[in-house]
Amino acid sequence: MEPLLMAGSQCNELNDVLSRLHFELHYIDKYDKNKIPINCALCLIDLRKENTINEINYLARELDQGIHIIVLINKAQLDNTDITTFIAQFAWDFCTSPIDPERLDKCLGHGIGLSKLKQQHHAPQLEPSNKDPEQPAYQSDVMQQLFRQVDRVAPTDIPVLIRGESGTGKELVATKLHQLSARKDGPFITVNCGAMAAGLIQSDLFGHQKGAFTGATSTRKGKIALADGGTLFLDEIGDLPAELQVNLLRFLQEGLYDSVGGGTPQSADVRILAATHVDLENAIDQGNFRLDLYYRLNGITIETPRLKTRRDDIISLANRFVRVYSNEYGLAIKPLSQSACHALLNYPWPGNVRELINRVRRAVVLCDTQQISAQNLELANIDKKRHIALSLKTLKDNAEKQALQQAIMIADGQVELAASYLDISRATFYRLMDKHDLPLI
Ligand SMILES: Nc1ncnc2c1ncn2[C@@H]1O[C@H](COP(=O)(O)OP(=O)(O)OP(=O)(O)O)[C@@H](O)[C@H]1O
Repeated sequence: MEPLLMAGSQCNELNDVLSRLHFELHYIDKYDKNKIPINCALCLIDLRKENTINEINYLARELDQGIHIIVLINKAQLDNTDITTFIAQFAWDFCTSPIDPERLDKCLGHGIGLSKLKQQHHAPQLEPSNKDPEQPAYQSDVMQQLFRQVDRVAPTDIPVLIRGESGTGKELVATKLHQLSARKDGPFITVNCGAMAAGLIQSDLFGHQKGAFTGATSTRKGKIALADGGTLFLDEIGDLPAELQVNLLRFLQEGLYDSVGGGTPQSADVRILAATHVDLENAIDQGNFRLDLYYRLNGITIETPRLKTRRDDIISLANRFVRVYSNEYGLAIKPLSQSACHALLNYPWPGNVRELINRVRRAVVLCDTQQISAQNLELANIDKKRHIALSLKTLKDNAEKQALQQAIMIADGQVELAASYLDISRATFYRLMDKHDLPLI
C-alpha cells in the first residue's frame, strides 16, 4: 500500500475511498519530519471543512519539496481567494467534491508516479537538503534547466561566460561549476575586475616581483598562480582595463603570463570562468572590449535570469531565507502572510535575489506579529505606487492623443498649422502621430 499524508479533519467517506484505492493514510496536523514515512510522495489536504488556512499554509511550506500536494475542495470554494491562492501557490493538483473515486485514483497515481520519477532523476542534485543560503534553491523550469546545463558543463574544462543582471546568482553558478568539476579539490579564486584600479588588478592577477613598484617589499603570487590546479573566476570581466585584456588573452592562448616587474614567464593550470552584467557585444562595438578575448572567454554562455521572470522561485526562495535567517538569529520561524506573498509576487525585483535576501532578513528581524507581512518586507505600498504611476502615464498618453486629434481636425489636416496650435515642431508632431498610430486626414 502506498503511504499518503492526510491533512484536514477525518472524513469517513474519504477514508473508505482511499482504502479501496489501496492507500495507507497518515493523518498529520503539525509537520514533524520524523513522523513522515520515508517513501511518502503525496500529501492530500482536505480543505472542505477547514477554516484554518493559515495553519495549513504553514504546513504546506514546511513539507519537503519532493512531496506533492493535492487539495480537496468544494466547488463553491473556487470563489474563495484564500483557497485559490493556496492552490496556485502550493498544489500540484486539486479535486472537487463530491469525490469521484476514478478521478482521485488517477490524480493520486499520476502524482506518485511523477514524484518518484523526479526523486530518481533530479531530487538529489536539484534540492539540497541543507538550508545553506549559498546553496542554490529553485523550482522554476528555467532554473532547473540552467542547473542541468551547469551539471553538463562543469566536468569539462571549457571556459564559461556567465551573463545576467546583478544579484541573479552568477557567482553562485561559478561556484557550482567549480564544485562539480574534477578541480573541486583545487582552489576557487575570485577576481573582481571592476573593484580595483588598473595598476592594482595587474599585480593582483599576475603577481609582482620584489621592488617592482614602490611598496612591493617582497615577491607576491598573483591570483592566477593561486588558482593553479583549480578555477579562476573573473567577475565583472567587462570592466577589465584594456592593457590587462591583452595580458589575459596571452595567458588564455599560450598558458603563459608575466608577473609585474619581469622575471621569466610563468604558467598555471587554471580553468577560467567569467561573469558580466554588461552587454559585452556593445562594449566590443564601442571599442572597450577585445573581440578575440571575448571569443576565448565565451566557450559556453550561461544566462542567469532575472528574479521577476521566474515567479515560481520567489515564494520558495523567500521561505528558505525566512528559515535560514530565523535560525541564524535564534528567532521563531514565522510564515509569510497572504499579503506578503502577493506583494513578493508583484514586485519587479530590480536587485534580484540579493534584494530578496535583504528584504527577508530585515523582515525576519523586524516582524513582531504572528506572520511576516508586506509591511515587514517594506513592500506594502509598492503595488499602490505602481498603480498610480501606471494610471498617470495612461492619463498623459490619452490627453496627448486627444490633443493631436483635435489639432489636426481644427487645422483641417494641415500639419504645419496643427503643430503650431500645439506649440510643437512639425517633426515632433509627426513623431507623436506615429506613436499614437493616428492617420493624417
Ligand atoms: N537560486 C538561488 N538560491 C539561493 N541563493 C541564491 C540563488 N541565487 C542567488 N542567490 C544568492 O543571492 C546572492 C547574490 O548572488 P550572486 O552574488 O551569485 O549574484 P551575482 O549575479 O554574482 O551578483 P553581482 O553581479 O552583483 O556580483 C548571494 O547571496 C547568493 O547566494
